[in-house]
Amino acid sequence: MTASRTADGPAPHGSQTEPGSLRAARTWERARSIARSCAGQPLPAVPRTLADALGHALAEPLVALTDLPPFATAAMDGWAVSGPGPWRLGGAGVLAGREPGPLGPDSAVPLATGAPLPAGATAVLRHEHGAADTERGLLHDRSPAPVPEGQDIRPRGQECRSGEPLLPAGTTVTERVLGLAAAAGYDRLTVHRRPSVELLVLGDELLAQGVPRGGRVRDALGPLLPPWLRACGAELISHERVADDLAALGEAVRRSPADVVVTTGSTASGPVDFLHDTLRALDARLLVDSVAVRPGHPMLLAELPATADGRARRLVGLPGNPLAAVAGMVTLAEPLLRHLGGHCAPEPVQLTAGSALPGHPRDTRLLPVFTAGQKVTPLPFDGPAMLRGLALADGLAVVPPGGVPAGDTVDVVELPRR
Ligand SMILES: Nc1nc2c(c(=O)[nH]1)N[C@H]1C(S)=C(S)[C@@H](COP(=O)(O)OP(=O)(O)OC[C@H]3O[C@@H](n4cnc5c(N)ncnc54)[C@H](O)[C@@H]3O)O[C@H]1N2
Ligand code: MOO
Repeated sequence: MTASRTADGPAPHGSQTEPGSLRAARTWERARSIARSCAGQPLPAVPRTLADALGHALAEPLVALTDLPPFATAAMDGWAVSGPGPWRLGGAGVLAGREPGPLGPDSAVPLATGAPLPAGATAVLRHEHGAADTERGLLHDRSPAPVPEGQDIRPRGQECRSGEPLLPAGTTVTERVLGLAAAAGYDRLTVHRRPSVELLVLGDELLAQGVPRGGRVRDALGPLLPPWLRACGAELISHERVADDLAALGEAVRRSPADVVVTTGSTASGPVDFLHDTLRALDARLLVDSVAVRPGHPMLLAELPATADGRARRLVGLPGNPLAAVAGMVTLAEPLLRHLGGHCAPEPVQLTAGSALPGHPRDTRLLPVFTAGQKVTPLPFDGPAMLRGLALADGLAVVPPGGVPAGDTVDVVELPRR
């Protein structure tokens, strides 16, 4: 069935109409580009503590608030020495976190890795390379070669200078970014608000536990999608099962406060596929109503009426077949969510087909592949209702109509990793 309003009328170049359907399919590339551009500007910038910033995108470049290291430090446990040696041994050692006094000429003082270097020190003699003569109060150099000036000293500003840009805006805040931000002096980061997402899983045939029975199957998307949505930078505010019922679906979508409602199932034209009817009843605007991609062609993207306070809302309809739903994730949900959250969008990487990659005669095909070096190999069990190939895959090859011969390059969308 068709929904009442589409964003722009006739089928665009390169698209086709499904047999038995009046929908104008978008090309895969065009569908991704609409998903990105319909987001408009990323969500507003907000301050967050480091712990709360994880998974957001930086709204401003990360600029060093200090030199790193902030002062010259010892790179090894041993002695700070002044001159070529032997040295007069000083008394109290320098620990990391302490401010040392100056070191006189031809003197040495014990110090720990990370300790600030005393003024006047010319090098660090490693513990294993020094012989302390405590009776005479002398330190001798037993290094394999004479210790050059600057040996095992980390100079101030070796990694960066205060004010130097370290990471661009749009960088996803990972645990590694948190470490760098803390080292560079940050207590809070300015990040984009994360898009809120409500996940509505449709299908009365779905079981929440146990083995399939009585004509019913397990809900595979309920466990699969939430971590994936979070990996796209979303804040999952609700995850619900909704009955195959027009009124129930309409009510769930209408009252959702989420920036993006993600539904699974009900995109096609079965007796209880109510998504298009629901969108029509809500006067939603269809931006993408099926895509020339296999699996997943009934996927859709719609603009819902805004919230009472004027916030835009979108809906991504993922098909029910699990691999088709994954295709909808990478085609529509991921570009939309990443753009709303202000994340730099990862583009497909170009790799080489290790063997022939079978294609669809007219549509793009998303094929689960395994990567070894620069080569990708297709995985078996790649049907729309199957997850066995996907579970082993590290990417989805974007196979153009007709397929890709062995040895040719192919775009690959990388899958989230743990
Ligand atoms: N006459 C036509 N029929 C269908 C077409 C078509 O063009 N014409 N397209 C087919 C394609 S392609 C797909 S994909 C599906 C999409 O169907 P829906 O989005 O309406 O999804 P459902 O009918 O609800 O379910 C389809 C299939 O997937 C199973 N399913 C649903 N949700 C889950 C879940 N969370 N976990 C595991 N499995 C799930 C469901 O039981 C069905 O087997 O339509 C085709 N039909
Ligand atoms: O989108 Mo469907 O059968 O291609 O899964």
